[in-house]
Amino acid sequence: MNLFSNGVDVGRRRQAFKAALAAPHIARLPGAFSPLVARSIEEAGFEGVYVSGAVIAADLALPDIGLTTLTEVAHRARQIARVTDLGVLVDADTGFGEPMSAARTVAELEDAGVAGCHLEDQVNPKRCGHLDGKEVVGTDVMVRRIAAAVSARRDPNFVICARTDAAGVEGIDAVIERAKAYLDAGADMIFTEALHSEADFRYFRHAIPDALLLANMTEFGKTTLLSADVLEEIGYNAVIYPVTTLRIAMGQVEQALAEIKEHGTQEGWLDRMQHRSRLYELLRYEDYNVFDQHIFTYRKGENNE
Ligand SMILES: C[C@](O)(C(=O)O)[C@H](CC(=O)O)C(=O)O
Ligand SMILES: [Mg+2]
Repeated sequence: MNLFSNGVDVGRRRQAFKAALAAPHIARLPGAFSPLVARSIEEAGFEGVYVSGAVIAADLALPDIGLTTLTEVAHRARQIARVTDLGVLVDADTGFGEPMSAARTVAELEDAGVAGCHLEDQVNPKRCGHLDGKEVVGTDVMVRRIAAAVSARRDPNFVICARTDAAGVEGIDAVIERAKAYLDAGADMIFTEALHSEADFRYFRHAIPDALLLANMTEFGKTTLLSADVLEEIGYNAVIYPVTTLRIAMGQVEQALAEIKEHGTQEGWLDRMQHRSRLYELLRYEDYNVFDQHIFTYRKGENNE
């Protein structure tokens, strides 16, 4: 029983994650806004965990415009990777600078125990891929970013995914050319950001028949939400739900706060809350008795519940 570290060594987790990407079934990666959420994702039976840059920023009450640092992102990624045996894919934005920084980013994220990261072809400062007015760097610059990232990698199973934000800027055919160049530079997977329709996804898959492809099913953005089954049928290998758990939680937090303010009690919310007993299960609280028999004293039904 590993209470403070992974049960599975990082090399094996990366191997399993890469195998899940290559498997006939699409790998579904919900975003974890905290280590505890990563535990829920694992227990729910998903193939991997995503760590979103937008969520790390939002958690700090910051917009997603490249204000967070490599140190902050690697720290959060490490905290999340430590509590799950699933592979963790991390949003590394633009690599926090130019090619040399992208190389350092990969080294840091490997040390953080994650299974891979994605680097995007936006300029610094970047913005959410689903907003207008994005700018991208030239293909040559992004190729250097990817090549630098690949050169810094020590574990060949660490996945380096190239994200292209160029669809909204240059059109889908230009994106296809970029994807080919990024694959030639050593990228293991392509993240096609902000495609609009199912037809776009099909068109892209058709043009790039062999590479691993990742779809972003973020809400309220430019992309029509497609189910995992549809994406799998199109031939995508992975799908992220990057901000979903945060949006759900914050939606509930805001509604509950308004009600508590109005009625002076949270009583009406009890059956929508995670129960104390479920929280303790997720925390594996009882297992800490291995250190001291008197640590876990909770018994369901003996309290106000
Ligand atoms: C995937 C993403 O890069 C993220 O940081 O989670 C965001 C998600 C979002 O803002 O909805 C993006 O698509 O740019
Ligand atoms: Mg992001």
